[in-house]
Amino acid sequence: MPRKIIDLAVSLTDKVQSDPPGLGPQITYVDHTAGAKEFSSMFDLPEGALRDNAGAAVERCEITTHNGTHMDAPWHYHPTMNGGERAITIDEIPLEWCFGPGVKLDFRDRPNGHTISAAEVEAELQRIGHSLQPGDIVLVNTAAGARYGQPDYVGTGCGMGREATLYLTERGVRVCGTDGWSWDPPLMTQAARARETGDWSIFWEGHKAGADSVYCHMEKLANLDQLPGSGFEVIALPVKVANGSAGWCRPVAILST
Ligand SMILES: N[C@@H](CC(=O)c1ccccc1NC=O)C(=O)O
Repeated sequence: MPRKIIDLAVSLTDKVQSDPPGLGPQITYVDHTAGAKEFSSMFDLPEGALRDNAGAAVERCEITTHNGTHMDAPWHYHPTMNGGERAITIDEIPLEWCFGPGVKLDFRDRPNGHTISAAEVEAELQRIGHSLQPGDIVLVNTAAGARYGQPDYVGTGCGMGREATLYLTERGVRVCGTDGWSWDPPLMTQAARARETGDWSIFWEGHKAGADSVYCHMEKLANLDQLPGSGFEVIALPVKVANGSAGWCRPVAILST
């Protein structure tokens, strides 16, 4: 079957700005020369044992589970989900949730810090002519995607609030994602708004919807602008970090051509 695969992951790198200061990945590249020294001392190798004196190239990474493109588990949002059950961790996510029809919502024109409402999700679904089905994987394209790697990335784009998140989960969506740093609108805007109004229930409200429901979202997705509104499949398998709040993943969209 002729098909096109679109990579929905960013590269894990410490060369661009992808997280707030101090929270980014740090990667030490061990080159073939350093790798040869390691092999020599590990295995007591004689001179000339390694072809071209080149050992193994390896990378040592200092990262959190939330660096790079990753999937968050309900445990990230709250200790409980579904109104009181222990929240599941990333190693407990049913893999059936991670493979399904993709739906792309285009919210690139919404202002930075804007909280997407359920009505906006419904209107966008209508515009793309899609009726949401259980198991759909919903990807939210915000203005952040185009700013990945720039100093303003973390503060750019709109985000999904409680109402919009529950709109998806009530219709059987279990996996969704955004190209923003957070599923919620940029957290500094949420905090500023909460400070102004005194209503702190809005802070991280999209994530906290997971306490009343159950769902996973991916963050720092890439290339969403290349996707149609629907008619493609998504595979997004998270790395199984034991008891983890999240796992890195390499989601792809599969389009038949
Ligand atoms: N983007 C995440 C939050 C996040 O990544 C995070 C939150 C608190 C402390 C560290 C974090 N990320 C570290 O890489 C989110 O809003 O789910």
